[in-house]
Amino acid sequence: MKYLGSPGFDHGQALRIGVLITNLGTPEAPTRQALRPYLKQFLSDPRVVEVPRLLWWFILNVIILNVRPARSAEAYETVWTDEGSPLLLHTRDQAEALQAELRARYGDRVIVDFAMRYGQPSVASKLQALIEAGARKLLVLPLYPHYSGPTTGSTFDAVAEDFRARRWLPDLRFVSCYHDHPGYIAALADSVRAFRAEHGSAQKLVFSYHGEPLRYLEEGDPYHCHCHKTTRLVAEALGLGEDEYLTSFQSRFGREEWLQPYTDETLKGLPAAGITSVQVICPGFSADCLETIEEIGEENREYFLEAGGKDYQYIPCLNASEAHVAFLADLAGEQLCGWLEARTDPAVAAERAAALGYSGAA
Ligand SMILES: C=CC1=C(C)c2cc3[nH]c(cc4nc(cc5[nH]c(cc1n2)c(C)c5CCC(=O)O)C(CCC(=O)O)=C4C)c(C)c3C=C
Ligand SMILES: [Fe+2]
Ligand SMILES: [Fe+2]
Repeated sequence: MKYLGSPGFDHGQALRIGVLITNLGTPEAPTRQALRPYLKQFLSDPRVVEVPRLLWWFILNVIILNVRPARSAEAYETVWTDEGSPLLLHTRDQAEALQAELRARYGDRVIVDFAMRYGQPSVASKLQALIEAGARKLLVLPLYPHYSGPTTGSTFDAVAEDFRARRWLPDLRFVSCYHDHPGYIAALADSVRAFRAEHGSAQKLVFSYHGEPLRYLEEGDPYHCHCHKTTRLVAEALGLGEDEYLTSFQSRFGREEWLQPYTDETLKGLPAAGITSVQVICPGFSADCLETIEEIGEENREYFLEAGGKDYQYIPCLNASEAHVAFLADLAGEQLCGWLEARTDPAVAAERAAALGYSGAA
């Protein structure tokens, strides 16, 4: 094994703190050709699909990758913007805004960038860039509020895989979840209040989270529990009664049972139970993407209206809003604690170094 060195390192280089925010990833274009490699990388990850490898290799390569890319491309086409994928653009905006916020709070020592777990820009390429820029301390902040193996766990795998090949590892901190962080709950509750101040209220607030196979919950994944806790805390913050909100799970994939109740079936059933106005919020997504814009904003709207619903509104994700970025800066700040304060004044450091008879920054 030949480990990757640090050829550009120089002993006078300022030591910096890198903050890498990450999200899931997105194809390069809304086309079948671009969807194929993206879905192949994504769905080959054993954290995402926990099925015996040989069997899954066959199902993925012989069936899914021949059918799904065209279908997914059509869906992506409906959300694609002139500048590209909404998820990518929001994540880039979040990184830029977080960089500005952290610079205002802590100065130039903290450098922020973003990466995608699948597709581009890759985790490995951005780790390399941060390390080359002098980051010897690294905070990885996956923008998944709720821990799950397929998302947060898999992001850690990507970092670990990169580290396995490196000779000199930086200090590492990794945020595994923030589903019950008071700042995150307040940002969500405020976004509902602001939306309702502008558009009025609804009979039900539907908290719709991306699903995962029920099996993962049974085998110890805390995701389901984290989602319910977010719902409960936001409902409490808003003072909602038990009959004014519900939790459901969307984006099923494959044939096995996923977390229930399913968002689409729930919305189809509400009008018959006398609920004809809903507002849907997706707190598991920190940025609007295919699964929120198309699946919740369009597809599920149709289901609800076709079933007799009258009023359907989607409350956008926190995206790069001021409140979200301020919360992310607080969250990062909590993690950076000790790294920032511990920095010794350069004049004091030089004095101590001289007293000990050495010089140099590294
Ligand atoms: C195959 C199983 C899947 C699991 C488990 C899963 C979990 C999971 N995913 C997210 C967040 C996102 N998923 C997105 C898209 C997406 N997800 C799956 C499959 C699983 N997700 C597929 C096949 C796709 C691709 C889209 C499609 O073909 O329908 C996205 C959107 C990406 C975008 O570019 O907009 C996000 C975000 C979470 C939080 C999660 C947790 C359990
Ligand atoms: Fe997903
Ligand atoms: Fe979907």
